[in-house]
This record gives sequence, structure tokens and C-alpha cells, in this order.
Amino acid sequence: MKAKGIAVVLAAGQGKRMGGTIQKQYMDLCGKPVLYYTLKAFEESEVIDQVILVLGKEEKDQVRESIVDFYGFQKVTQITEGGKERYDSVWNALQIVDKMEDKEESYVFIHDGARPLVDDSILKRTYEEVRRSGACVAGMPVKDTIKIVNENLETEETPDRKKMWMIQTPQVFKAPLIIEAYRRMMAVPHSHVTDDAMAVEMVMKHPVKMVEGSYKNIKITTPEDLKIAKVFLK
Ligand SMILES: Nc1ccn([C@@H]2O[C@H](COP(=O)(O)OP(=O)(O)OP(=O)(O)O)[C@@H](O)[C@H]2O)c(=O)n1
Ligand SMILES: C[C@](O)(CO)[C@H](O)COP(=O)(O)O
Repeated sequence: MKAKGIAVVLAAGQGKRMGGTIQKQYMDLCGKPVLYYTLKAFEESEVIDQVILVLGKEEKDQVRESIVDFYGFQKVTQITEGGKERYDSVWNALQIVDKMEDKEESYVFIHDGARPLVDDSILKRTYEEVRRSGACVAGMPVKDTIKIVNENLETEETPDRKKMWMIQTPQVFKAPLIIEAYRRMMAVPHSHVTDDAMAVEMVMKHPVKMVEGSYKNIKITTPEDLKIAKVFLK
């Protein structure tokens, strides 16, 4: 039997590093908003049954009309408000999943709305892995040498590159595992948490498997990322 796939698509950020007057998830990418491509990937994937879309309070009505309804994204069954930080937005969505009757048999795909180039092969690979191990993230090996620096920007350490992966989304978990991880994490100091796997590693001590993502699955963060995404889309 196919287990249920619930996507949590995060689009409630302010895009401070991008700058500009509109948030990056609504910026134009080859004629359509960035968020269109992200939602399309989930809409078309056979491993996804429904999408919870997390939006800023001010944008909810307009985005429902101009993106969700306009492009006919039928898997978007719920739109909820985000919080101050990414983890607040995730937690808001997970509380919706927590109320679902079939949560025990469900998998949650947490994905940045600002990663429009996610593709179905990544969704399928993460789905296969989460069914085996209960927790996985998409990622790719780093290509550069990485250095740890001190507060004076002096290099201190060069970690072994063979062990270093750049982490992407989706990050996919058995629903009860990620709900409990977030419930516990939100109850203790957690301002350093930048991805969902950290919650599972830290408070549940549950291993998280690495799954091959794609070098194209970039996060639109700064202006040059939009230019790169345009090239990948053509
Ligand atoms: N409070 C927040 C913060 C982020 N996000 C979403 O999480 C994803 C990854 O976050 P990031 O790239 O950091 O987006 P922003 O927070 O918008 O960017 P910045 O940190 O530059 O302000 C984005 O799709 C963003 O919309 C969210 O839903 N709620
Ligand atoms: C979750 C993430 O996309 C993995 O790379 C990343 O950590 C999000 O961080 P951000 O600071 O919110 O961009």
C-alpha cells in the first residue's frame, strides 16, 4: 500500500538576503513566480498526496488567488500562516499534520518554497529512503574546500571534504517522528537550528540518511541565484 505523502512548502520568509521590494518566492523566473515551479513539482509527483502551503499573513489571500487557484494546484489543501523564523513556520504546518487521522502512516516532505528546481527524481529517491529509514534529507557532496574560521576571519580548521555535504530540501520524515522532534525542540532554546534534520538528530537521536539531491536544486537566496535558476530552466 502506498503511504501518504504530505508536502510542507515554506514560503513565509522575507528574503532579506535577496533584497528588493517583493519577496524572492514571488519574483519572476522565466515568466512565472518562483513559487509556481516549486508547487508544480509537488503537484505532478505521484509520491505527494497533499500540500500544506505556508505563507506570510499579508500574502495569503493574494497568493491563493494568483498562484494556487490561477495555476490550478489542486493538491494544495491547506494554507497556513508562517512564523518569525523558518522553524516557526515548519512547526505551524506540523501542528496541522498532527491533527490528521492518518498521520501514523504519513510521510512529511518539508521543502523550501525558494527551491523551485526540485525534481521528481529527488522526490522519488527521498520517498524510497524515508520508507526504509524514517528520516532523510536531500544533499550533494561539496565541491569546494571548506574552512572553519575564527572571529578574526583567520582559518582554523579544514574538515575532511569527503565527509561534507551541502544540505538541500526536501527533508523527509515519518510524520510522528518529525512532529515529536519539533515538539521537543520548540520547548528548549533552538535559535541555531537551520534545518529540520537538526531537530531529529538533536532531540530524537534518530539517524537521518543522506539521499542524492541535485546540483540544480539550488535555494534562491541572493540575486545571482535567480540568474542561475533561469539558465537551468532553459
Ligand atoms: N519565517 C520563515 C522564514 C523562511 N521561510 C521559508 O523558508 C525557506 C528557506 O528560507 P530562506 O532561504 O532563509 O528564506 P528567507 O527567510 O526568506 O530569506 P532571508 O533569510 O534572506 O531573509 C524559504 O522558502 C522561506 O520562504 C518561512 O517559510 N518562514
Ligand atoms: C533547510 C536548508 O535549505 C538546507 O540547506 C537551509 O538550511 C535553510 O536555511 P535558511 O537560512 O533558512 O536559508
